[in-house]
Amino acid sequence: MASLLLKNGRVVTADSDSVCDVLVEGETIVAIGRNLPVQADQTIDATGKIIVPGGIDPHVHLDMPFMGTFSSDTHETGTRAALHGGTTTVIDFVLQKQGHSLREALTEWQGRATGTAVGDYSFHMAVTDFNPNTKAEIQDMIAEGITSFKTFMAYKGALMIDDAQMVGLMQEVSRHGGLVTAHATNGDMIDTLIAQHRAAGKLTPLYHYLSQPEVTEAEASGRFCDIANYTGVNSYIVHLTCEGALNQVRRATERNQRVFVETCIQYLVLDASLYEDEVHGAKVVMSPPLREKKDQTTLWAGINQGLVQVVGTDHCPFMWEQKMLGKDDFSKIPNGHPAIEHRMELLFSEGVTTGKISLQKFVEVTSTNAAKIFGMFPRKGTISIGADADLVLFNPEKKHTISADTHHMNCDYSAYEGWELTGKVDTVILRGQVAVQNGETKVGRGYGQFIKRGKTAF
Ligand SMILES: NC(=O)NCCC(=O)O
Ligand SMILES: [Zn+2]
Ligand SMILES: [Zn+2]
Repeated sequence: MASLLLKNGRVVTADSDSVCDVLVEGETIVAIGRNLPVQADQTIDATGKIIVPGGIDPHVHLDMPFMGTFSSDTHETGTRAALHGGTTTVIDFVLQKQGHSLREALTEWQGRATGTAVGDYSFHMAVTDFNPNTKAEIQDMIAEGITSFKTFMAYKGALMIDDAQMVGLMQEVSRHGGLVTAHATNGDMIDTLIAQHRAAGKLTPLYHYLSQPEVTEAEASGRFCDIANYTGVNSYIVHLTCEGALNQVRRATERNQRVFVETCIQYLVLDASLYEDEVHGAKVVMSPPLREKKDQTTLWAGINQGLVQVVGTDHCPFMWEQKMLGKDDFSKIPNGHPAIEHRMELLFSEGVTTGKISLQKFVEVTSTNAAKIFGMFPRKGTISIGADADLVLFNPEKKHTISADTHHMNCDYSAYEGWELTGKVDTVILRGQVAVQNGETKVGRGYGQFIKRGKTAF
C-alpha cells in the first residue's frame, strides 16, 4: 500500500490547531504527530502551509436539466473544478420528474456520474411529487445511502411541492431518521410578482430580484420550520440569504428546535447592486437573488452565532449563451452561477484574512459540519486516524486573481472576474492520492467515488 507523509504543516480541524505531520497509507490517515519517525513512499514538505480537511460542498447542480437547458458542468468537469478549489466531496441533486419514481431519477443521475466524476460525490434526492408510490421509496433511498430529501417550495409546475406533500414527506422521512431540506421561498407569491412585472414590461434582471423580496423567503422559511417542528423531522434550509429568513430560524431555536442552515458564498460576498447592470446582471440571476449589505452582515454574524452551519455554493453554471435565453425577459434567464471552484478561497480571503471568521470556523462551515449533518463524519470532514485522507494544503499568503480564462469550471464567465484573493489552494489529496498539485490535475475521470451516507450525527 502506498504511503504519503505530509511534514510540518499547520493542521487545523474544527477542534484542534497544531504544527505536525500526517501519515497516510493507501486511502486512509494512519498517524498524526510531531516529527513522526517514519519514512514514506512520498513526502510533501508542508512547512508554512495550513492543512485542512478536504472541503465538502453539499449544494451543487451538475449536468442538471433546468429551465429548458442543462447546467454546463458535468460530473467530470464540476468535480475536477471543485478539487482545484480544495473541495474533495460534493453532494449533487437528483431531481425526481413529476409523475415518475425516485428510482428512475436515481438511475439517470447514476448514469451521468458513475465512472465520470473526478472527485468524490453523493446525492440528495429532490422529491418533486410526493405520493403513495414515492412514500414507499423513501426507505429504499436511505438504504442506498441517500439520506437527505430536498424539497422546493418554489418553481411551481416543475419542482415545487405543496404543504400537504411537505407534511407527508416529512412524516415519512422522520420515521426513517432522514433529513428534509428546502429551497424555502414562497413560489406562488414569486410567480405572482413575476407575472405583474412582465405584464408591466419590466423585463430586465433587476426584476428578477424585485420578484423575490425578502418576505418571500422569510415566510417560507418560517413555514418550513413550523412544519418540521410539528413532524419532528431533521431539517435543513438550503441557500438562506437574508435577515428575515434567519430570524425565522432564530425564532425556531427559541422553542428549542434545531434547524440546520446553509448559506452560499455568493450571499456573503456579492450584493443586489449587481442587478442594476441590464446585461451583465444576468450572470448573477439565481434564486433566491443576491440581497443587501445588511443581509451579509446578518449572515456573517449567523455563522459566528452557530445559526448558520454550512457555506455551500449552489453551483449551477450556465454559459453566457444560455443566460442569453433570457435577454429580453428576466424570467427566462436560467437561474444559477458558477462557484464550485472558488468557495474555499473566497471564504478564506473574505472571511478569515479579514477577521470575520476564525480559521476553525472556516473548517467547520466548509467541511466538518456538512460531514456531520449529511452523515459522512468522521470518514469525511476531519483529519483523524481512520478518516479518508482528504487533505488540502493551503498557502495562506499567496495572492491570486480569479478569471474565467484560468478557472476549471465549464463556464465562459466568472461572477468574480478580476477579484484578487489572499490564500490559495496549493495541493489537494483525495483518499490518499495527490489530486491537484501546482495547478495540475493528477487524478483522472472516474477517480471520484459515490459516498454512501448515513444519518445526521451533529
Ligand atoms: N439557485 C439557483 O438559482 N439555481 C439552481 C436551482 C436552485 O437551487 O434553486
Ligand atoms: Zn434552490
Ligand atoms: Zn440549488
